[in-house]
This record gives sequence, C-alpha cells and structure tokens, in this order.
Amino acid sequence: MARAGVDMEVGSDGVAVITMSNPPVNALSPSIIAELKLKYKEAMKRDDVKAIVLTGYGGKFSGGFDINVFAKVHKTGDVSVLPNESVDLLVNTIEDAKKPSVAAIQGIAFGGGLELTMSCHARISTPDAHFALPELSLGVIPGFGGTQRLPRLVGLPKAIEMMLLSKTISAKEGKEYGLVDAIASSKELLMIARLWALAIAERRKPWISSLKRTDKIGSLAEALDILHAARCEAKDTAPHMPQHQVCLNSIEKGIIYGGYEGLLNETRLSNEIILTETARSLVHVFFAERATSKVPNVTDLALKPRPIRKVAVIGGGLMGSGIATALILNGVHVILKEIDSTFLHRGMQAIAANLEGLLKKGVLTLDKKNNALSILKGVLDYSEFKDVDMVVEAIIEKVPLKQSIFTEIEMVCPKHLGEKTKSQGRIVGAHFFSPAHVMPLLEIVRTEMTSPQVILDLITIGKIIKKVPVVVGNCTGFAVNRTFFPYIQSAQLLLHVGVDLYRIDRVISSFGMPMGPFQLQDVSGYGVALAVKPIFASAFKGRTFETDLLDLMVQSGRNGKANRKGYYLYQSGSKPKPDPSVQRIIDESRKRTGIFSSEKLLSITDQDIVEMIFFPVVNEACRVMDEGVVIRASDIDIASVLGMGFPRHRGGLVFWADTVGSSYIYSRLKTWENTYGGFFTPSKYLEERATKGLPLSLASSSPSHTSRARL
Ligand SMILES: C[C@H](O)CC(=O)SCCNC(=O)CCNC(=O)[C@H](O)C(C)(C)COP(=O)(O)OP(=O)(O)OC[C@H]1O[C@@H](n2cnc3c(N)ncnc32)[C@H](O)[C@@H]1OP(=O)(O)O
Repeated sequence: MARAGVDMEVGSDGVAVITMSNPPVNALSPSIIAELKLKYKEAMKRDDVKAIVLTGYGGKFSGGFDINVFAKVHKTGDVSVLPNESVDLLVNTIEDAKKPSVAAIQGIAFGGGLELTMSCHARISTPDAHFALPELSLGVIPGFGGTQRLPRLVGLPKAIEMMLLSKTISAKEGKEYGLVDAIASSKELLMIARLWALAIAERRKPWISSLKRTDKIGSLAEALDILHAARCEAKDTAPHMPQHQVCLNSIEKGIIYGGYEGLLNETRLSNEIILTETARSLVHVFFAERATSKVPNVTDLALKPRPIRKVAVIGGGLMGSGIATALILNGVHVILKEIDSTFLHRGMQAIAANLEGLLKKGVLTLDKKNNALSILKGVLDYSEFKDVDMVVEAIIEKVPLKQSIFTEIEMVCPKHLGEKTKSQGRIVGAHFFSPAHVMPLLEIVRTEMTSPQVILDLITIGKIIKKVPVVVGNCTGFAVNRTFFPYIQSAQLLLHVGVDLYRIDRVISSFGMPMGPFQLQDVSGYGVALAVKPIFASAFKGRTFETDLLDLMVQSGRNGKANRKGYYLYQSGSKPKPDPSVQRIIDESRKRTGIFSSEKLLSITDQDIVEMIFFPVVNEACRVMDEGVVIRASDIDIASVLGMGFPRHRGGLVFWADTVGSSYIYSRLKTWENTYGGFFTPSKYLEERATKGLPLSLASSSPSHTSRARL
C-alpha cells in the first residue's frame, strides 16, 4: 500500500491491523486522520474484532502531524484547518474505546505519531525505532495530548527533557523509561503486538489508559518544583522561544487539574502558539532546509548518486582535518595527504584531538572513536589515490599551488571520477564552515562546467556526513560570506561613529546571534579578515567600509582569541572580558578614518544598531538573489542560520527581512546613504521590491542578465 490512506485487515484471531500510509513519513494529514477514525469506527462495530493493532506502512510508524497544515495556517491565519482531535480521536475513539489498541512501532514515532501510540494501551517496538516529541523545534507544543501523556508514562523530568530539547530516544531508552512495553524484531513485531492486544482484551495483561495514570508524577509539590526549575532554565537557554514556557504551562495545568482538563487546555494553547512569529519562522526553516535538496537540473534528472566510500583529503590543516574528521565519523574511509611528515603528524593529531573533544562532550563513544580512527590513513604521496571516489583539496589559499595539485590529481585519480565529463566537470567547490566536523552547513559551489552528477555526488556525501548542502553559484565569498561581509563592516562603521563596541556586541547577541560581530572577529582570528579585506574591496567596489582598525589591533600585539588578546581578553574557564585598553586603538582608528561621532548617533537605540548592522547584510543578500547565486531565497535563510548562526527563531535572513518589510529597509538605507555614502546604497533588487511593496523572497521575474549563468 504505497498510496496515501488507511487500511484495515481483520485476522482470524480477531485482531484488526490498522495501517496508516502516507509516504514518505506517514504524516498525519487531515485526510489520514479522517480515514483512521472511519477504520476505528468500523473496527468497533464489527463483532469479529476483539482488539486493534495500529501501525504504519513502509517501516515507519509516523513522522507526526502534517506540517504542511501548519504552513497553511501561517498563510491564511485560519486555525480551523487544524483538526481538533485530541479528545475525539485520541480519547474517545482510541483510549476510551471498548476494544484495546496496541501500537506496533517501526522506524519513527515522532510528534503526533508518538502521541497516537501513547493513546494506545501498549506500545511494542522494533529495536531500531526512534521516538520524539519535536514540536517545540517547530515553535508549537505537542497538540495530541503529548504534554499530558508523556509525563504520565515516563515521569516529569524525562518528559520535560524530551519535549524541551526535542530529544530523540531509542527503543531501548523508551523501554527503560516506560514508554515502550516490549521490543520485538521487525519480523515478529506484528505477531507480538497482536498477541499483546488479545491479552489486554482478555484481561491477561493490564488495560492501561496513559491519561489516567498518576504513578509516575509524584506529589504535587515535587511536580511544581520540577516545573519551576525547568521554567527558570528555559528562560536562560531559550529566551526567544515562547513555546517552552507554554509547554511547561500545559504540563502544569494537567498535573493540577487532571489529564482531561490538561488536554482541553493543551488544544487551546496549541491553537494560540501556532500563530506566533516564532512558529511561523521555525516552520519556514523546516521546509527551507528540505528545499535545499531540490536542485533544478541536478536532482530532477533521475541520476543516481555514485557510492563514495573512500575520499582523499589533501591538506591536514584546520579545514582539512575537520573535513577528514566529519568523513571518518560517518564511516567514509579517508586518505589524508600532506607534504611532509611534520605536517602529516600535525594533521593526524588534529583529527585525533577533534575526536577526543567529541568523546569528552559525550557525543561519541570510545568504540565509535576507535572505528573512526581505524578508517583514516595518512600518506605523503599519491599512490593510494588510485581507488578513491572523491578528492577534497584543502590546502592554503594559494592559486598556483592549487593549480599544480589539480594537475597532479588529475593524473593519479581513477577515471570514473570524471566519467562522461570533461575534466572541468569533475571540479566542484565544497565550502565547509570551521570547525568542519561541527558546523552543519556545506556550500556546494558549482561552476558552469560542473556536471550534475558531480553535484549530486557531493550533495549525497554531504548528507552522509550530516551536513545540509546548499548549492550555490560562484562569486567572491560564495553565498554566505558574500552576504555577510557587511556584517562586520557595519559594526565597525558604527564603532567609528562613536557607538560602544561592547554595546554593539550585547545588542546583536540579544537579537539572537551566538555572539556579537567583534567577538566573532576575535574568535575567527584576524588573519582571514585581513587577507580577504583587499579581495572584498576590489570585488565590492564602493560598498566597503575601509578602516585600519584590524591592522592597528595586530600592531598592538592582538590576534583575537588565538593569543587571548583581542577586543576581549580570554582566559580559559572564564567568559571573555571586555578590555578597556582597546579604546586607544579605536580612537586612533577613528582619527585615521576621519569620521567623528555625531550627537545624533550617540543617542542611537538598540533597534537602530540591529538595523544598521543587518540591513546592509539584507541588501547584499538581495544582490546575491538577483545575480542568481542562490536557487531560492530560502537557501539564504537556511545558509544564514546554519553558517552564520542567524537566529533560527527569526526564520533566516530574508524571511526576517520580509517580516520587517522591503519598503522600510529601503527607506532606512536611503537615509544612511545620504549621511554615510555608498556602503548603504540600496541595491536595484531591493529598490524594485520596495517600490512595488513586494517581499524580498519573491523570485525575480527578470533577474539580472549577468547572473543566471552562474547557476
Ligand atoms: C499535533 C502534533 O503534536 C503536532 C505534530 O506532530 S508536529 C510534527 C512533529 N514531527 C516532526 O517534527 C518530525 C519532522 N520530520 C522529521 O524530523 C524528519 O523529516 C524525519 C525524521 C521524520 C525524516 O527525516 P529524513 O528521513 O531525513 O527525511 P526528510 O528529508 O526530513 O523528510 C522527507 C520528506 O518528508 C516530509 N516530512 C517529514 N515530516 C513531515 C511531517 N510531519 N509533515 C509533513 N511532511 C513531513 C519532509 O518535508 C520531506 O518532504 P520532501 O521530500 O518533499 O522535501
């Protein structure tokens, strides 16, 4: 049954197996829910049905409620399209029915899927199944009774942890916590679930309604204490996420007034929270992330990705060692090549240190670490390159050196790397973000010559190593660094007109960036910033802000976090401390730039700071879209979230800009252009949309001619 629908088969044992099918993840769309209710009605009516087994088609239980419906609510503002099923389906039809239900779970039971299983009277799962209530990561709360039943099944602390962190647990953990009643192999799953359901019907096993349980909750005072502590923590860790507090409120209501009251309240809260800006943004990010896998003329050509089992990485520096770490962590064999044994040793040590770091953080087990190291080999020549499936060049940024390496590898690599392509077609840019084994974004930079097969192969390996690959065209800085080059520069401009550096960082952090622009410079080191300065100045003529600040910082012996002395002072174990002696350097830089603080700017508001820093970034994003460097606006959104740490709860850069409005952004840039010049000049793309009152994310009907060639 690959079609979307719900089937029911009644066996001679009197068990009706109800199977939900809605590929690829059996999402609970309104029509699946309606059909499910019909099948249940039929099962209740039929005399030959004693018990029910509820399961999902194709090795998955369900990925939860259909998120497309949330997107529809966001488009229309109409919450009536949300099915009001928490009581009708989950309580009246399943939990309080006169025949028992057992959930037979394979693959995933997420969100509404897991909530369905919790309204059943027992849950049997395969060992490889996974469970989660990830609704909070979409800006909403569980709406099919999850905030009521999960605490009653696994206890408050575990339930809060799973919901607030959107944490996925394994079947083994589920069994340990009391969520799963038994684990069975996939071969035996249905058989055991049927027997279990019959045993409940015949009262040989307990008939348990999760909503009525109280044994795992503890006393009211204990429960309120736990909730209070969770509230305080969420205030700190998720300040921009209203759904965290709302979820805790929903749990609390049920604990004080009982599960049924809790359900009614949960539905009411769910219908409110879906309309928040946070939910709109997070649902947008969910779909934006998935859209990156759809690359016109690449993923729609029915090509098959070639298996990539062995990759050669040339260069074991910061990037090379990070990339090698990401590959071996995910089972891909790596040949690490360096020019001499000292560099090779350093590279191998860096990889070992990366793995050790993950082990210490508890992200990695010792076994996994050893497995990863066992598929890594360091070499000094090309003899091992004959059977590699991909080569990653990660040497220093010196063009002649890179060119000579390309000539060498072309001679030694197997022909299939370039099968049916000219040599140029084999080359594609893989822009990782540092540290490459941690940061989730991979920019895939294609040239006009890159073959679709090679792009598809890189998308595939990118996913294997758990990156989100975004395909972009070639330009200075590619999509992310190009879009964000004004980010640091506008911060510097503000600093030079008299705004306090640490205030800028504080304001930008509270906007939701992981750190402010000055701390970011400290952390990423001044070397790269100084190296790209002339490149940006020549590529983006007339729209860069030139200052000697970084040169002066370096001259005064500051290199940022690398030597613990930058705009901040760094000491291990403590937070970065502002360094007042930087003021002298700033004064000198201001003098050289010839800008003097204006009275008006000294009374600048926090909102002005955010706008003066991000609107030039939005302006550059407009150029990136106009030139066709990205396929769609949402690619910038996901790249800004994953590559630059732009706040996810704001939906990504362009999505956020559209909530602010193109006309407003345009008018602000125009004002600053008059005062400060070309750095703020609005782009044509922005101007056009502002004039017509259109959103920036709207695809251009007539993109710039220079550009389309790029993608
Ligand atoms: C009332 C309830 O409390 C409310 C809810 O249930 S809200 C929903 C809660 N569920 C979730 O948040 C789960 C979201 N989904 C996921 O985490 C992952 O998709 C997954 C783990 C299920 C599968 O991951 P993976 O195999 O990598 O596939 P992935 O590429 O993510 O998804 C495959 C397709 O299924 C779609 N999909 C996944 N979950 C979906 C859902 N719940 N609704 C609608 N579509 C969904 C994706 O959009 C994607 O579509 P596409 O192929 O057209 O791009």
